[in-house]
Amino acid sequence: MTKLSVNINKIATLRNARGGETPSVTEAAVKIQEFGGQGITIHPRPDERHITRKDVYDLKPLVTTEFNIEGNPYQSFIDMVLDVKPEQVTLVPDADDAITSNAGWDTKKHLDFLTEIIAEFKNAGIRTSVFLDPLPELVEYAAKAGADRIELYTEAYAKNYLTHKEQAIKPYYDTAVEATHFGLGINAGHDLSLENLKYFADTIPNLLEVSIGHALVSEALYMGLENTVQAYLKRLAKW
Ligand SMILES: CC(=O)[C@@H](O)[C@H](O)COP(=O)(O)O
Ligand SMILES: NCC(=O)COP(=O)(O)O
Repeated sequence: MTKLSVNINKIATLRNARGGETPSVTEAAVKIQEFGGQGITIHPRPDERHITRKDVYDLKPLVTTEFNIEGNPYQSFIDMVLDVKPEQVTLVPDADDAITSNAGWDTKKHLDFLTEIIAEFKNAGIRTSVFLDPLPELVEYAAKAGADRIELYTEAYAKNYLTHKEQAIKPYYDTAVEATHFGLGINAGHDLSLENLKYFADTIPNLLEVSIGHALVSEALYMGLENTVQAYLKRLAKW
């Protein structure tokens, strides 16, 4: 079964546009879980452009499914995650000035760094996932670093899905096979949508979790949040 973790960054983007509490990030998390969401993902960035430090702490007691915190492991991020103790942390090597996440880790180059940081999270009982481009040769080093899972960075798949989906998914399939070989769990995310999710989930073996935010919140403008979450769950259902 592939779990749906809903990324609520964009709810915070909308809230921050007016500086108040509407829409409420915590209420959205509670509702999403009532509607069937199996996890809540957030990506607190250093500039707090959407999710703030306060949101992270406010959300912790309200996330009764799986709490997944993504981010670049700066010391302040590491300290916060160790304090909050979510079920999962996803390490993402994003530049501060990037508009969104735009690359996975070079796990070979950053092996020592990742090994040290992953050990800290694992000692605290936090499952650790490493954001990865679909490059099978990097999987071995994610495993060497001690990661529990990889998160496949699906932007390229999403971009090419409409024109040549078989070609677009091939490197993801190959990377997933390699991850299974090394005993790593597989997550995926970035630009997954109602349109492109089913083919991805049906094709990638052992896909444990997808985290989806931008498209889901955009689709919810027309369909409503409950219908949208339900529609995603249907795309992930195997029957
Ligand atoms: C890690 C990742 O893939 C991202 O999709 C991220 O969580 C989205 O971040 P923004 O909402 O800041 O674009
Ligand atoms: N890890 C990916 C994620 O949380 C959501 O990415 P997106 O759907 O907002 O592109």
